[in-house]
Amino acid sequence: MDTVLRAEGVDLFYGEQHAVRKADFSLARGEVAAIMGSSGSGKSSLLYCLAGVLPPTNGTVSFEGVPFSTLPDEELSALRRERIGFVFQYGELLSELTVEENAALPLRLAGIDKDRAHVIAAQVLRRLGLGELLRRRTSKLSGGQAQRVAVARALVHRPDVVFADEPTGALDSTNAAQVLDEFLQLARGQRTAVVIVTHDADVAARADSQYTMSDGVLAQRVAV
Ligand SMILES: Nc1ncnc2c1ncn2[C@@H]1O[C@H](COP(=O)(O)OP(=O)(O)OP(=O)(O)O)[C@@H](O)[C@H]1O
Repeated sequence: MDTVLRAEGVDLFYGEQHAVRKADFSLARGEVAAIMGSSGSGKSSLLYCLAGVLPPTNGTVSFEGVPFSTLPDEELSALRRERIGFVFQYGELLSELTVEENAALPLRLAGIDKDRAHVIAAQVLRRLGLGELLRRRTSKLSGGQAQRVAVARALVHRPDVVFADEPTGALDSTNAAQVLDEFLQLARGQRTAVVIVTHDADVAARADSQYTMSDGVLAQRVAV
């Protein structure tokens, strides 16, 4: 199996608070993994460790076999920027920029010139049904449209892994199901692995592997 991300014995403390307890996790290229668990169980904290945003207190997270902890800050930032994507519950778009400019950001940050970046972004946005809205400011979008832009931005640079923290949690159930379908279809089409945190069992059912988190302890759910 072609493992892209592996966590071994990951602990995360915030002061006295033991948010993640000895988590082991591995993700194959193109795999979709869902993590469920109640509020406060440590899902977001684990995601931050897996994404190299927070260094674990103990244990190791490796990307293609290289521990994040061995990378100098600049290399770690470049890896996060170029090989990883993020989708959050509220999209977290830049409201002063247009749809196209938001979606093109990862490409611009990777040094691709503006015209080319916008051509690629527009292709992805069209696949998400946003072809008519390329020049619209994101502050003028509906929730579902904004979340599609966030999906486009997370996938446009064809990252190896996308982390999604309740990516459709702010949408009504019809919109959520649609955006999630489009997101997973696009990710699977380009073999981007996805780690998705969700409260929704229907969402988790669409993943290749399912985990639960309870009081900081991660456990894989085995299909019966
Ligand atoms: N920056 C922080 N400082 C101190 N404690 C924190 C911090 N962030 C989270 N916690 C605590 O760590 C625990 C895990 O929080 P985390 O946000 O990872 O849970 P979660 O499962 O993602 O919750 P939710 O589903 O509500 O987003 C909680 O008890 C939370 O209060």
